[in-house]
Amino acid sequence: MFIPLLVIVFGIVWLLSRWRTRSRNPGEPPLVSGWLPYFGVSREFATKRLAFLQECKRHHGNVFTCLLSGQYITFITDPFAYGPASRLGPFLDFHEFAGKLLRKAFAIIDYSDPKYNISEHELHRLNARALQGEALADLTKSVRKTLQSIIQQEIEERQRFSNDGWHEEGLYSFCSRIMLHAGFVTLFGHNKSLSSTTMKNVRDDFQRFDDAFAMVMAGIPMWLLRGAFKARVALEQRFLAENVETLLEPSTLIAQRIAMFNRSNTLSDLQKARAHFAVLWAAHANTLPLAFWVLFYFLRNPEALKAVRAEVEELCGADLNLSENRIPLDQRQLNGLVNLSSAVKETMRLVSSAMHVRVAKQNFNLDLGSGRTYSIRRGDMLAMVPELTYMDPEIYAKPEEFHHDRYIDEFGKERTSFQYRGRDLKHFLMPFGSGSSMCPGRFFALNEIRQLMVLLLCHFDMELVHPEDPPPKSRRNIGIQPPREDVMFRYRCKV
Ligand code: HEM
Repeated sequence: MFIPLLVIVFGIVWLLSRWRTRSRNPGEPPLVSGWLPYFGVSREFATKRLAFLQECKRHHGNVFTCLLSGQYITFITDPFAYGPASRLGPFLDFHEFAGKLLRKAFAIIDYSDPKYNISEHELHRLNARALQGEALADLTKSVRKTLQSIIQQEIEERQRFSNDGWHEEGLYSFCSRIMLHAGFVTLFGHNKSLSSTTMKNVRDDFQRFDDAFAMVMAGIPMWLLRGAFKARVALEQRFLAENVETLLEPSTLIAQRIAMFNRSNTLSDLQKARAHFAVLWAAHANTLPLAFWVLFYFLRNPEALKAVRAEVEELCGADLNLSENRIPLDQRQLNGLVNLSSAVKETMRLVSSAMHVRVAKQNFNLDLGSGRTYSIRRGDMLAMVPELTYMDPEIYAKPEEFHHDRYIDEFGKERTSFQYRGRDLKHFLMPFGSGSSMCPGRFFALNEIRQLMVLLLCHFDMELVHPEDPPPKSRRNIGIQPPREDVMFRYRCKV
């Protein structure tokens, strides 16, 4: 009786372990499928992602495939392979992965369906054209003006309410309040309806939605996340044509997207609104936390603050009244702030955790220029994890520390390569993705952040309430992560 029972139990366990797992074929990367059927090594990946991937790399080399919740993902961990991997366009699809995510999170339609008369390719080109080149100069000018006027309002409010001049607030709340307002007005335009109460509601809904984003990515249906779902519905309403099309002076990006959507007879008003909300999210989900972290690391590192203050003061002079024409904070001036630019990059290195994921459109041989090729199966995913590079002490000495000048070379110029294993490494920092799907808003984002820092340094004295506390933990594991809890800081207007 006992032996047949044992055989049955072992049989079930064996069958379960074969279900949705596969064996490694000749030429394929080493397979890490764990012992749990279907889930594979999801638990290890979710709980200690970096340590787990570093361990896999030590055991299996630079390329290996993991089973994660039913999906096979091949990880590419050699930083010299990121260049060749970004050029695998014919074999890989970014949009399938991103499109599925957009449909899950924003309930956006599938643009590749011809009935909508919207070409995904055209939309992609529009994004790049309207956020870069000549359009970038206009956007930079416009966001500078908006930031300046929001900060001016802040100054007036503080002067009205504070006795000793100092005002205490959460740093994330402060940065996100200013940045979301400035970004919203710059991209979508302005009118009297955008009061500070309206902007506060937008920010609260945005935050509720964004907090749930990692769960949506992990496969939890949006309708189960009640708070986030309601927040999305509230935000969609704000982007209906009757609201968004009455805003004055929208950016070229939004004006051209509206024109493109209005060409389609089949796209509903709600669908258009959802697409606008998706842009608001793309433009702020990383930018708000980045603004927080940059300011946080400045306030915690007096040496960095001193160096950046010095170059900002050199640019602005003793007179801190940054009237628009005198100090435009345009591309040339912002690029000249080498300490600030380097500190922003250093912050991104420490806090960015974006994985670059693509789907294999067909079976193909992955050639990463190392002399070895790997067979990849159609439907599998490929992922680059630049975070492994960021935390590699062979590339970045003392990688866990903040060094504001890491990205400045010996001539005081922007550093363009790092040494790794005796060779020049070009792909040492990739917070904006890679290849043709790289973030089209990256130049604008960097300009916005640098302008915000210059304006804050010019207008306020600032300090952390508890500067000796360790950095707060982050809330999620995608992109640039906001802090789990806000950090208190105090600021007062300069006289
Ligand atoms: C610190 C700020 C930002 C970071 C770190 C960031 C990062 C990214 C990343 C990683 C992607 C996906 C690229 C890939 O996987 O290859 C992306 C896509 C995108 N980003 Fe950003 N982004 C930032 C700011 C912005 C801003 C300010 C805008 C717009 C004003 C923007 C607009 C977009 C759009 C439209 C896409 C989708 C591109 C497409 O598929 O056509 N981003 N971003």
